[in-house]
Amino acid sequence: MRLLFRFLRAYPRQSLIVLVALVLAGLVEGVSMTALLPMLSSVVESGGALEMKTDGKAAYLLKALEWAGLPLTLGVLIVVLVVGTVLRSGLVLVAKKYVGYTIAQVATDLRLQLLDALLKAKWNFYLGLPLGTLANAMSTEPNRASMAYFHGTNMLAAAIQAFAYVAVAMTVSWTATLAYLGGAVAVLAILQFFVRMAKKAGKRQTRVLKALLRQLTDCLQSVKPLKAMGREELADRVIATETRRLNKALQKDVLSKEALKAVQGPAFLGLVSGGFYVGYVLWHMPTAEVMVLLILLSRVLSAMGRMQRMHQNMVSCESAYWSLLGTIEEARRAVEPTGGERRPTLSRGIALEEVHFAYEHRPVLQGLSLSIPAGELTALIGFSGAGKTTVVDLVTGLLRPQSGRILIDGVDLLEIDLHAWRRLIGYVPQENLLLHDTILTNVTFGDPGLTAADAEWALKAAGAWEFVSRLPEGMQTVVGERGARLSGGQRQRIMIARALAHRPKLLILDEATSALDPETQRAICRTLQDLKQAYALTILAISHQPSIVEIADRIYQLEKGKARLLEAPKAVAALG
Ligand SMILES: Nc1ncnc2c1ncn2[C@@H]1O[C@H](COP(=O)(O)OP(=O)(O)OP(=O)(O)O)[C@@H](O)[C@H]1O
Repeated sequence: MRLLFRFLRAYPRQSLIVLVALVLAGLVEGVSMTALLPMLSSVVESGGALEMKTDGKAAYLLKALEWAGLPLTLGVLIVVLVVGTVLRSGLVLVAKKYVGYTIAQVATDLRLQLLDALLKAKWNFYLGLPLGTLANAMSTEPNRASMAYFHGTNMLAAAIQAFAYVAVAMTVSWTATLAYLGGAVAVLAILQFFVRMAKKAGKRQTRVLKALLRQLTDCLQSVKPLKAMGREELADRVIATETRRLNKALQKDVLSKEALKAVQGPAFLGLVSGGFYVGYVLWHMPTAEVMVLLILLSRVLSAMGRMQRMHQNMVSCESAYWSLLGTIEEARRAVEPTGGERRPTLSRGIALEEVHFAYEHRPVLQGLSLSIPAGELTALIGFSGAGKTTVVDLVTGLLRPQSGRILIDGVDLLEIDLHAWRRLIGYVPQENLLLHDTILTNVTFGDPGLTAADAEWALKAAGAWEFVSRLPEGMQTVVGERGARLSGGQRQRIMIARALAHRPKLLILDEATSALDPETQRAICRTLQDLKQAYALTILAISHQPSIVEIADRIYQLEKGKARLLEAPKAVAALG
């Protein structure tokens, strides 16, 4: 119910239209149904003489017809019944149309909210969140959550309809209606067991789907080593286990729904028969009244039954909504500060002063100081795990030091507009992060501000143009999943081209040439020197390659959380 109120608050206009249309449909149906009693009375009680008594029970309609100057004939009542039914169907259609639009809107809004929260979240947030959880939050959860809205509004529709029928039935016999309602509520209360069962199965589905997508993305990312080492069955085992769990949850979900439907039928039939017996045999009610009451009350039951089934469908989907909302809120709590207002420049250089940084109380940098002069190439070397990538993440503002300062042209990074600072950076990460798209899109990242000529320039600068121009489709070649159709060195050169395409002021290379042969490395180094001179490019390179270290203007070795300035020969010697 909390979910339904949330939806009604989030989509007030659409929900109001839906509710008004449904209430009107209920009213129209109720009014048209009152035509039944005089019809039946005239046939049953007057022996087919078609007498309409305006003083009988539920005779408001007849009075209204009389007032409107219409003849009280069977034909008019049939027309009222037919027009009422058609009008009701039209109104229900209007309501359903808005429900349909709103379902699509709910799913779209949830996806956009998630995307917005994710893109604004701190880097640290991503480190703790499995990719599969995000994939699930983006794909399956919004659909299930929006279906909860669909079932919720259908539940309301059924409730309104039930209410309209009850109101009409009350005008025929309020005692019989109340007695009957009591029986119906008792039956529904017993059947709530199946609703709880569906809720549990829905929660389980949400949990298992999350785990399944997490396992699936992990396994797909490692499919090559798994296949190469003949260990596919390991992935198969993990994913198959989750799939079986999902299967069980789905079985329970379907079972609870079918069981509810199956039990509702006979239970309601029992109520209707019992009602007939009590009304006709025990209470000696007139035949026409009993018949109309039975028609009305069986409609009440059918609406109440639908209401319970819709409630069941809603609760089976609702856990997806809460899970998705949890992810959105978690991402919002991890929002990245946008930094200060100052526009960044890079004419003098970057300095790290007495920087301390720890990952969850595990110190990595302990009073590190270093400077990266503008227009120069600064190399960072050090053993694996010394903290080189951490330094880069601090410079890009992805991480913040626990103490110490990062200065850009003497201004604290905290005072600088972080987004504008990052727009000045070209970054080549350690991991292979190519998109399953063309080389052109991989270089421009789909940025409409970059042209094919920019991409060609960047590919040439990265030493990639030679192999790209020889490909039959050139820059339009699709590189495959994470660039699987290219060699490791070719992938690295495309990533370097991507980092250069928007002509950054600071180029960061994190082991960016490790997969290249010495000749290509030297070619890239020559390009870096040219770029440095031609565009006053500042370069920060993490490298174990002597070729980069040889051309570096400054080399720092990271050790025990601190940076030590080295002479070039010493640095080359340190690399072994
Ligand atoms: N997100 C993280 N959470 C916890 N610890 C981390 C995290 N990232 C890195 N570390 C730890 O911090 C230390 C420094 O990591 P970092 O990646 O900066 O080292 P590195 O010098 O770049 O290593 P490599 O040369 O192997 O890439 C390592 O001990 C690593 O285990």
